[in-house]
Amino acid sequence: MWRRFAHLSLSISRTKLQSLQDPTVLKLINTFSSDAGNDGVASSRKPFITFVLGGPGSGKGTQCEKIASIFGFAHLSAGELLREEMSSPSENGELIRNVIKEGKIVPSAITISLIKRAINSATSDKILIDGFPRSEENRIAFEKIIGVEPDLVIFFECPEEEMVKRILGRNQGRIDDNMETIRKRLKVFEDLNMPVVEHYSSKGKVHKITATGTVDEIFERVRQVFASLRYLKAFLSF
Ligand SMILES: Nc1ncnc2c1ncn2[C@@H]1O[C@H](COP(=O)(O)OP(=O)(O)O)[C@@H](O)[C@H]1O
Ligand SMILES: Nc1ccn([C@@H]2O[C@H](COP(=O)(O)OP(=O)(O)O)[C@@H](O)[C@H]2O)c(=O)n1
Ligand SMILES: [Mg+2]
Repeated sequence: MWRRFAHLSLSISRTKLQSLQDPTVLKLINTFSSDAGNDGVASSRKPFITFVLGGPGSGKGTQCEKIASIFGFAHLSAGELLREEMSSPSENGELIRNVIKEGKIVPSAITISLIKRAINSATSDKILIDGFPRSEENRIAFEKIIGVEPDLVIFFECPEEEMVKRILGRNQGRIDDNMETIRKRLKVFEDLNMPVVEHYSSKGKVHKITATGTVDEIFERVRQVFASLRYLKAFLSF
């Protein structure tokens, strides 16, 4: 029934949606419209980029895994990429270890080169970048080097005491999951991460998600954001 309605209205929809001038809608059209024709080659499309932000322990990684499995996104975690680099025989290993231990931000050039490589080898053109950008310097460098802005920003809002409780229970053997480093990370979050959230909020790109409750309750809030995008995709691909 709905498909029939959508079918009838779709001859007009692409131009109408374009006329909305909504950057997310326009990007969805560009990313997904080749489903209905054009070259149809995934690698020639520009990826649809979602930044996933929130304080340490707010649940970014947990929710990204669910988004990736349900909505077919590639999940790139900046922190994971840095930890892998730190544990490999890389020339930057020692520097990364010291910065992470101090809860500070690794120089953008290093993080962005890892992200760029991961984007290039991702098997989906829908990308979640978890835990990046974490400072205005990160953000500006990404936009300059990669040459794009995110299409969407998800921000997990969580009280500090809940974040601390979750990190202390994480048990992944991380060098930064101790009370001394957590305090520093929370300060960096307020001082350096939040200006990035504010920047993208002023551009209307941020979906703020209340990150308290069970994993499933939070995912239900997240699901609604991505379901509306998927709905648009389906709408555009008729
Ligand atoms: N809603 C939740 N309630 C309780 N614990 C959670 C919830 N979401 C995630 N966790 C747990 O909290 C810890 C931090 O979550 P994680 O996804 O790693 O957060 P982040 O990537 O933002 O640091 C993990 O041990 C995770 O299993
Ligand atoms: N963009 C980024 C992301 C992480 N990092 C470093 O990596 C650490 C761990 O990041 P993470 O995203 O895995 O941490 P969580 O927020 O998931 O707990 C941060 O505290 C920073 O020291 C960084 O320097 N720059
Ligand atoms: Mg994480």
